[in-house]
Amino acid sequence: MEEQIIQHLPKIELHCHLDGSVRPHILERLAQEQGNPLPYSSAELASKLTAPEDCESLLEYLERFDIVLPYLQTAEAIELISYDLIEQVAEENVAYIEVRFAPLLFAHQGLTINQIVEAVIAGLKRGEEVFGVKSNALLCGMRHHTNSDNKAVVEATKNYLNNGVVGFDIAGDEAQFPADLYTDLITLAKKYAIPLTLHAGECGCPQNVLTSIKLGATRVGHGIAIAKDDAILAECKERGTVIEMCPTSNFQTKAVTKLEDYPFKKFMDAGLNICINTDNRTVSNTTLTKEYTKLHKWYNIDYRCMEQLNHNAVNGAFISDNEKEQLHTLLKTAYYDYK
Ligand SMILES: O=c1[nH]cnc2c1ncn2[C@H]1C[C@H](O)[C@@H](CO)O1
Ligand SMILES: [Zn+2]
Repeated sequence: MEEQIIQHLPKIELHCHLDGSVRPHILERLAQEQGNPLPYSSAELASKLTAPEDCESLLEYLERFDIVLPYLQTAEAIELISYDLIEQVAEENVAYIEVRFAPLLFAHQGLTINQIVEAVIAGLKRGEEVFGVKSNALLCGMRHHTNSDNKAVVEATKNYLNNGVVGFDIAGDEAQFPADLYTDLITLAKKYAIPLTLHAGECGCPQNVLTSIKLGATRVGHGIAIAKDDAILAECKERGTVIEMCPTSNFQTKAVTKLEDYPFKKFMDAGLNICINTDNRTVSNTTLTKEYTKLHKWYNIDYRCMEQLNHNAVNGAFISDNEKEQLHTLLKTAYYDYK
């Protein structure tokens, strides 16, 4: 199996953070345009933006975002990184991507949530026009933000729903802030019929997954911890919950430490609807091609399995049945020759 073929085959991505996917040369361009020099040389920058091999926890992983966020406080910068993300994914034939970001992390210099959301949508649209990649945005509340700030993000999701934004997520440090703190917030999102994908089960706690799906999440970011709770795993299977796995990130954040503990096979064999994602292309120094190549090396997965993982992603995507049908057909046609 060749990496080149994996790169060429169409892929779907549901879990990719915009601010974790800013390429070093784009950040350098922003620093220069904004007259705010980076504290690192070009040679150092890529490694500073990437979570270290010996990263100890999700919290340490999240510190990488501190470097980039000061440069993402203008509409121009936000439009540019959104466009550039589409350019990146076009290079590996991603056919559809849901791009997530926390608007309030881009609001430190006075941009409103609406200006931020519109800048992302404009960049994604320009990307679609140039590269033909379809996309939608997901808005993230942050665990360490106040309830009223996070409510404002839910309101924005409602206002832009099906106009470039298709769902809501909660990101940040799950170890310190468990899912049940957000019951009211998630209930509000449900009241507005907002599709939910929530980070849960990344920090060893399967209960956060159960809380999230009971509150109405149809997708879960990472979900690794359900490997150690058969009842919650069975509940996810019963409900058809889509589990957005992010292999490289899962090792960096110490969601798992040993390959034999990584639950990819367990989840596949249990019949869970898993899909494969990058999480953060720059912070995890990865692409979807690299993630699938890793899975092939670790588990010897074949193209048929890769196709299935992509169909699972389509099934979980927050798009219409008609759009899903088109993506399923695209996958079937493209993978046909590789079975
Ligand atoms: O894997 C993750 N878990 C929890 N939070 C995350 C992860 N990757 C990125 N984030 C946070 C940091 C970003 O600033 C924020 C919004 O994209 O989401
Ligand atoms: Zn994530």
